[in-house]
Amino acid sequence: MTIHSTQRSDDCIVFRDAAVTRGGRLIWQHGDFAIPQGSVTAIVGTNGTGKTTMMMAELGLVPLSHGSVTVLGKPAGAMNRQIGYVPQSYAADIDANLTAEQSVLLGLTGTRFGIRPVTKTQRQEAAQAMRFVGLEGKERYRLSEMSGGMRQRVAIAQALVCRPRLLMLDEPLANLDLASQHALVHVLARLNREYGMTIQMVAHDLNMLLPILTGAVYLLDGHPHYSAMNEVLDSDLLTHLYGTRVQVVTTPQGDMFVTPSPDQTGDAPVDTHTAAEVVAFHHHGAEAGAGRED
Ligand SMILES: Nc1ncnc2c1ncn2[C@@H]1O[C@H](COP(=O)(O)OP(=O)(O)OP(=O)(O)O)[C@@H](O)[C@H]1O
Repeated sequence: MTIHSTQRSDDCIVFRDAAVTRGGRLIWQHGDFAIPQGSVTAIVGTNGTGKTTMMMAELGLVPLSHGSVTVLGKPAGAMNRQIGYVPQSYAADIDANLTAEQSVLLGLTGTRFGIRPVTKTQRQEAAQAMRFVGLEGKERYRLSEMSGGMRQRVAIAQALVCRPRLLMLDEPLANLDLASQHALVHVLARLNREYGMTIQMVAHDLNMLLPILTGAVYLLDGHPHYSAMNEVLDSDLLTHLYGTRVQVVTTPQGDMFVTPSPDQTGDAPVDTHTAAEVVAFHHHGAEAGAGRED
């Protein structure tokens, strides 16, 4: 007897033969996978393959043309109050005159034009979220006075303030310097480890995230696939995925990273970091306890 695949209680995001069409064009189809609760996954794929569209579909903001997407046990969109979302263009879209605290409070009040006064409890929750991302004492800074890395932390604190079970981030490492990337990965590692938060992010650069990733959704040939990390870290798969020859290198410490093949270094780089930077990061990440082993 055939038993149709059912959702397990420890699944967070479940795609069943899902497809999306935008502007009359099929973006991807046959999405059929389940991402477990407590996982840290990257959505990877070349430009325009539909990574942001996938998050939009999970939030119920883009309709499916086929199949279903279930998030936290309910149809996409129904559980959005338990999802923290950090969009790619957060810094560009938000009013730069807002203070960091006002921005974070938006995660609770929804709109800065709302007439509801902010309660003491809400301020305390905002303070706690800001402390978690290392913005203590910066409450009154205006976004216009903050660096890109600090604004990114404000965006994450805003997403965290409603205590989500699932945190979704669209290219959180883009435009951050190495130290800011490292700090952000550390925050994500703590959220996952200390609160069991499921995390999903769109990412072009896998290397900084490798210490915390448990799996990846990769958009390839018009289909989204999900695999555990050890299966994703395959040179042939990644070469196909990135459209340029890459190799997976293992350091003497056992850390892995993805790099262009030596004979392809003239191609568009897969990663903007040098191998030395990545190795140093991984070493440091392991010392900081950001790895998955513990
Ligand atoms: N509102 C829209 N209406 C119609 N088509 C759209 C819309 N938004 C995006 N698209 C198209 O959907 C496709 C996937 O876009 P999406 O932004 O999801 O890709 P992506 O993988 O996130 O890209 P990138 O890596 O460049 O951020 C693209 O071809 C894009 O042109």
